[in-house]
Amino acid sequence: MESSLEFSNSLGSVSSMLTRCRTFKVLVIGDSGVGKTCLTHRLCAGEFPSRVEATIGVDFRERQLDINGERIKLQLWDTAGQERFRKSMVQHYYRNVHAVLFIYDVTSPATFSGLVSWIEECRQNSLGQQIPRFLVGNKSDLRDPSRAEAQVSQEWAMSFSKAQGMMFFETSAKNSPNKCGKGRQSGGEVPYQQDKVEDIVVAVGAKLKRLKKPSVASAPANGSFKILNKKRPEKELWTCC
Ligand SMILES: Nc1nc2c(ncn2[C@@H]2O[C@H](COP(=O)(O)OP(=O)(O)OP(=O)(O)O)[C@@H](O)[C@H]2O)c(=O)[nH]1
Repeated sequence: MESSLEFSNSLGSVSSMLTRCRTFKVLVIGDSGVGKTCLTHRLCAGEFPSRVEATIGVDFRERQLDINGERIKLQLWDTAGQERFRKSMVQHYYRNVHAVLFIYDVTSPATFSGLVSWIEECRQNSLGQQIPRFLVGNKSDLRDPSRAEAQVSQEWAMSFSKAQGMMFFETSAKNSPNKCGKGRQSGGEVPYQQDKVEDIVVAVGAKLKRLKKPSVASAPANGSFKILNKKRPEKELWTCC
């Protein structure tokens, strides 16, 4: 017969299995003003923020997900797009990253061209194609068919994401788009991809869930960033959900 001590031990391990979950660090990068803060806010809080200011350093937001019966936690690092607000932070951004979201603004081709330097910065910090990477065109609610040539076409974005081995989404942090609608692009009516913000979070979660051994950066759930002087060994981290 099981002793009361054994019984309580097994109860303890069952309950800890139920409450612990894997945490994944997801870096969100892109030019200033593309909507990184709004998107991460929408991903985590489910709403478009009424007021936003330029991010200084980094903001953290968390989102828990249930993927096929496993509870995981995404720790989104909303990084500053402005060089002056990020330069002292860059090495911290890139430590122990599990996935990267590259964001551009579909109404601003300059932010799409800017992706090349974000990819290069990732490469310089040893984040290449071995890490799951996602390309997200934001502000799809501002697409204007009469100004198609002044916007980033989905054909460009799709072929770019394919060449870079990224999964592609186009969405709006502001207005939830109709999935896979038909729209007018480049003068003609063509089907184009419109994703809900929730589709992105589910795709990221599903991809990360398949990773065998996540390691995680130390960061608070929400709030400010502390710069650590001591180098700490990287370790696997399970946290309580
Ligand atoms: N219409 C529309 N506006 C958006 C959307 N996402 C963000 N915005 C607006 O774009 C502006 C910039 O948004 P932020 O989220 O602060 O951009 P950011 O990329 O975090 O900027 P930095 O912090 O400077 O790097 C704000 O005025 C937002 O209201 C969107 O999907 N649609």
